[in-house]
Amino acid sequence: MSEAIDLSLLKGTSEESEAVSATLLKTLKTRGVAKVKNHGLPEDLISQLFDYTRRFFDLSLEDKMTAKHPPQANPNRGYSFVGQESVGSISGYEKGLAQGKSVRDIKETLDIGSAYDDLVDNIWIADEKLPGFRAFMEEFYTSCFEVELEILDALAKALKISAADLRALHNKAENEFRLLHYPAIPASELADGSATRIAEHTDFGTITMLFQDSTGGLQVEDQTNLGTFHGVESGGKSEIILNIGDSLQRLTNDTFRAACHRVTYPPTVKVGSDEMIPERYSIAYFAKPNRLSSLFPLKEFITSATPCKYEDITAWDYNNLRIAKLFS
Ligand SMILES: O=C(O)CCC(=O)C(=O)O
Ligand SMILES: [Fe+2]
Repeated sequence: MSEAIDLSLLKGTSEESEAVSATLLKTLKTRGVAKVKNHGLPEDLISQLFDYTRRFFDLSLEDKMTAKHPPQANPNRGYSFVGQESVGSISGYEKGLAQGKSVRDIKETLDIGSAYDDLVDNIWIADEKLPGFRAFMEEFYTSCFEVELEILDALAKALKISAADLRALHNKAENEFRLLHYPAIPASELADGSATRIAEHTDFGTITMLFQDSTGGLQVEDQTNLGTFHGVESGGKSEIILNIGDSLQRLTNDTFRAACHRVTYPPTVKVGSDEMIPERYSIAYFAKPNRLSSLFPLKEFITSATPCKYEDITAWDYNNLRIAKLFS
């Protein structure tokens, strides 16, 4: 995996900004993910993010269930216990495969949205169970939104499309933010392939900003050699891992492909051994276009050589189409 890209260069000279935007675009297109550093979120804030995440999942199941995710997909908010959601049901979706394999995910999650969302409310545990948790997460969400906009500007620059238009498509911050905990399990639980940590999938939004601890196990499909997955090692908690989601694939008429990724054995544990796989924490911020905006490919990407590949659909309808399968 290549070096982390220094996003502070976006604020440098116009040559520096252009060069770093082009590198970001190329890395995402070829590797499927790009690691970025100096993105504006301080390291101690990210340490606090992991600390709150760990403390949330350390609560008793009973306490976590006071903020439980509904049994159906919508609203996609609240705590999902191990086994509630399996991403395997949507594996292969973006490749046009009829249905995914039935692989169980061994993970627990908390889904959060914008504190200012006028359609969907967040589902929180009572503040006294984990004082400061809600306020921290609400604020962190806003900080991620600021970074998201900078990244969108960089992508617009490299794609030679209007940054103002791309921002306008995302200005409502109707995004999703997910805390994930993969409990420690014996490797034997993954041995027959019927369970994994998170099954192969693409994300649905525009771009995902992922924070991972140092456990390892995240793998992404090589965009220049489909079918081959590479490990995405941690370069420290403060690095953000970026990947493209389905919505940007649609908007760019496949100029960008959403990269398939999954989490499985970390490199330290031998496949099929009877070792324990250590627990793992990660946090994903899924930047999404405004719900009512169209995912019809942008005009710049429809040419006689690249005819339009997608039907018109709103971001909200598309999102619901995808998440409906997760909880079924
Ligand atoms: O845990 C990870 O590193 C990846 C999580 C992920 O891909 C997701 O929640 O969509
Ligand atoms: Fe994902």
